[in-house]
Amino acid sequence: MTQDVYWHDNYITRQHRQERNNHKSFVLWFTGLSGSGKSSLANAVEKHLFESGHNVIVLDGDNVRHGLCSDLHFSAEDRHENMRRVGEVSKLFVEAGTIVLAAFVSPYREDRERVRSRLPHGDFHEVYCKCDLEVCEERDPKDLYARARKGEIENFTGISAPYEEPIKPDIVINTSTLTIEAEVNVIIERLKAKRLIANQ
Ligand SMILES: Nc1ncnc2c1ncn2[C@@H]1O[C@H](COP(=O)(O)OS(=O)(=O)O)[C@@H](OP(=O)(O)O)[C@H]1O
Ligand SMILES: Nc1ncnc2c1ncn2[C@@H]1O[C@H](COP(=O)(O)OP(=O)(O)O)[C@@H](O)[C@H]1O
Repeated sequence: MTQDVYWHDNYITRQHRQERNNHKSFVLWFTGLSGSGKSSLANAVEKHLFESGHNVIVLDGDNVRHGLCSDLHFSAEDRHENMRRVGEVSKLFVEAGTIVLAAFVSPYREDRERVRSRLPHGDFHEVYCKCDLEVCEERDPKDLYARARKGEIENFTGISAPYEEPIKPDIVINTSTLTIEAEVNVIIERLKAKRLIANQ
């Protein structure tokens, strides 16, 4: 409820923070099936950006669900709420001048678009980690697909819950054909081309 609650404008703005950091802040939103490589890729991009002097943070579904979203499960309703909270947290980090790498299955287009719409125009960039279900299932790093197939996990994305592919993602990474290093390069080059990071 925002009734009876008033917005305060602060003297120090995002602009001040970006100027001091010497780079822009924005959100790269990694979406894809479990096992498609979101976390591995977001972590590798974070390392690259951090080492080149950027303020950057990864928000990862598995980790956020241990704290901020520990009350949520995997029904469509809980996933909507997960996206809403993470979208708001991403917005705060962007306001603080930090580059956010959000790695969430985020299976519903509408939820991803809602996050985009809550951020200032041009701040949300969808990265589709495109990987066939068969490959994700073959990787199965956490044994989740095997358990979902046995019926031990309900509402499992790709098996018993939907994944809605992005229609016009900002960046597509084929994580079953590239190496992680090559994927990082593609992303960094795209960020430079979009003038989100400097062409160093
Ligand atoms: N039912 C079901 N469906 C999908 N994923 C499941 C499920 N149960 C547990 N897990 C584990 O939770 C991670 C996904 O959490 P997210 O917060 O990214 O999911 S969502 O965006 O709210 O859909 C996901 O992490 P990743 O494998 O990194 O994608 C899984 O480890
Ligand atoms: N090119 C690649 N890109 C990303 N992950 C890869 C790639 N090749 C193999 N993998 C492996 O696939 C698995 C993906 O797991 P993870 O990064 O946790 O995905 P997600 O976060 O989407 O569940 C990891 O074990 C990773 O080492």
